[in-house]
Amino acid sequence: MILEIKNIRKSFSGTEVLHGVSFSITSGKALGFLGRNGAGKTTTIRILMGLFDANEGEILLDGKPFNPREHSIGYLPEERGLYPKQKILDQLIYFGELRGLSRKKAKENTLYWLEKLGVLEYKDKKLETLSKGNQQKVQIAETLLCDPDIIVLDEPFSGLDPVNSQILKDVINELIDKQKLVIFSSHQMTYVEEFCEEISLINKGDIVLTGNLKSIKKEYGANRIILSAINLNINELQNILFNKVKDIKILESKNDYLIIELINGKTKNELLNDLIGLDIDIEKFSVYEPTLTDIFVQKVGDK
Ligand SMILES: Nc1ncnc2c1ncn2[C@@H]1O[C@H](COP(=O)(O)OP(=O)(O)OP(=O)(O)O)[C@@H](O)[C@H]1O
Repeated sequence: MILEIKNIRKSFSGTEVLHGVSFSITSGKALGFLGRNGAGKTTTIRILMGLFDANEGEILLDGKPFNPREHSIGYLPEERGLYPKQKILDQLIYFGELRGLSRKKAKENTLYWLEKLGVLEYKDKKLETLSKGNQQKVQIAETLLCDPDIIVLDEPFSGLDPVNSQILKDVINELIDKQKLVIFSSHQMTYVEEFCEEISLINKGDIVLTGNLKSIKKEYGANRIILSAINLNINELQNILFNKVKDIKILESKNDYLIIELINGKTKNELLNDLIGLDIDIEKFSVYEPTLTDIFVQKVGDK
């Protein structure tokens, strides 16, 4: 399946907050939907879920107009929506039935997910009596209850400790392996890097970067080199480069290496020749791979 969001525009009281948002998601490849606070992620997701109407644009599933009511979608919203005073098992069965499962199947699926997420022991408790993280896991169970093909997760890791985060990571990876279409919105870049093959970055209502994460990282790191020497400490290396090597810019000096940018068309081999000519005993010489946080800050940080 391929879900295409095409040229979506949305205004609230005459102020446009989405200015023609377009990106696509394919089953079996999770998409990380990223952006600063107020960039337009939730609004885009709500339009996708049919909770808001767009002023312009269209959403297509495999080339046909997408109607969220005709599909099984698991949506974990930013604001959690279960009943605090109801017993967990009862309300999840209720939600399962509401979405078309038989009572038997709804109970079976509820028990499966509560067990998988490690909260089965609380099934007869009221939701409000659980800790924040355990309430979060119940909400995730509710999201996955009907075996949805399209899964939209807004900050699913919030409130989870490292052990529970690992359980959820395994669950998400299983969903991806099962060819589900997964949209993952989060400010926690390390999670995005772990399982999103694709990303879309939205800034002030415009998509400013979208595509395959590996290719984006390559592109961002293309002219940057990590360098260290055996016979020189970082300060000595930095001084020699500054005084003797042309067409490079020292971007950052870390504890044990430098990050250098090649400028004016200088190639890696030319730099390597310079280093050999200067009798620098190279320890590290590799293409710099930026983290997603580096890319995010460069692209949408305050300049
Ligand atoms: N119902 C609404 N009425 C008026 N303005 C709204 C409404 N919902 C969102 N907005 C505005 O639209 C813009 C985008 O908000 P949105 O909630 O989509 O951002 P977001 O990227 O999800 O942010 P965050 O990361 O903080 O959750 C903001 O300027 C917000 O104030």
